[in-house]
Amino acid sequence: MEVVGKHREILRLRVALLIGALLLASFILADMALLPSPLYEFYLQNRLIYQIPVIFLVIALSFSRFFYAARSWIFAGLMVMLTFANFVLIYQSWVLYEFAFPYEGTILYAFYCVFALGVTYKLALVASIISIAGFIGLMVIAPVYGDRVMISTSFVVGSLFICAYAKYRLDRIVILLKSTNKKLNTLSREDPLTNLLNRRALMKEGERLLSLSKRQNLSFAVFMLDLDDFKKYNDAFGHQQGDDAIVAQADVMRAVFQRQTDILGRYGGEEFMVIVSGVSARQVEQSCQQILDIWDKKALPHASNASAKTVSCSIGAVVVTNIKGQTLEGLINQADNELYQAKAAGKGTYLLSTLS
Ligand SMILES: Nc1nc2c(ncn2[C@@H]2O[C@H](COP(=O)(O)OP(=O)(O)OP(=O)(O)O)[C@@H](O)[C@H]2O)c(=O)[nH]1
Repeated sequence: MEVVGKHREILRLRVALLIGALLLASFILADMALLPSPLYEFYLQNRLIYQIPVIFLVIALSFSRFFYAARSWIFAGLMVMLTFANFVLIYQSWVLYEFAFPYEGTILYAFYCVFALGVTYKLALVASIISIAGFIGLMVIAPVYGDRVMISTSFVVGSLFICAYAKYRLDRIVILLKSTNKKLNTLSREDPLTNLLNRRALMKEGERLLSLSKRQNLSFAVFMLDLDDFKKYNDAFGHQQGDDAIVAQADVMRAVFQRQTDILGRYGGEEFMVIVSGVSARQVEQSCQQILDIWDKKALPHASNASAKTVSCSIGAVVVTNIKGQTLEGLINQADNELYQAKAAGKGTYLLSTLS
């Protein structure tokens, strides 16, 4: 997750923790109306000295560096602590006054920690099992709910397992959504045949590199590449083999332009584009020559009526040293113009225009 998203999530968790503390405080009013007065003191101690401060302790922990990575463990721990604090309330209410303090808080705490705070399903399951074991132990040592003990226990066990299972389903859906989102993002940016950027992504990344280069005062170059007599190649060898030649062109480009910042894309049909920054006219020429040399080395037989015996491409390039005032569109037009001239000059060659 990016840094901004991480900070936003921590902020959201702090708000959820504060809401939890406020809810606990509001329970005090409701519980006091229900509790016999001799139980007030230990009840208030439990809520005010233990349960609410534990939540504030977690809020304090949220300012530490390890909090984000460990948050699921911390919230699972919080769930167990709050649940057991409630067991103590139930136990003491029974022992001191034979008062059957409600057990529903056990379920509410689990749902709060698992869904509002986001304990992962594995830890939710572990925390649920610990809470269930605690509840069963409590029912053994203090038969608080009399002949309703079985139904109460079943209710707690069922609810906590449903809570863990629902979290499992939710986590799976989120994982599926994330991977689908990633695939969709790739699909929307890449050309499926060559795995190069598609035209839209190419333009977007190109604009980004242009503004970065303007800020850093770097030189900038655009290459337009077009397979020669490709219609004839398709007609002679079929569309499938034509596709293979398009993939081969992409591989040639990948072999020549290997810097992380180089932007390689399929502009459309058999036309490709490369955008780079921080290169000299000499380097641009070398790259063009390298592309032509690799095609020569491949010696892929062309159609008999093509202008060359083997498949190659024509390249039009533009390199600009002072890019202030230049637009990507203008540079593409310039490179396209050079490409047109290279085609007219006999194909299988490159033409470069240098702007300063
Ligand atoms: N196999 C295949 N062919 C494609 C694809 N996209 C475009 N083409 C073909 O590329 C050919 C381009 O033909 P033209 O624009 O006439 O260019 P050309 O034959 O290369 O001629 P010059 O550019 O002058 O060298 C067309 O026949 C298109 O059908 C593709 O994805 N796969």
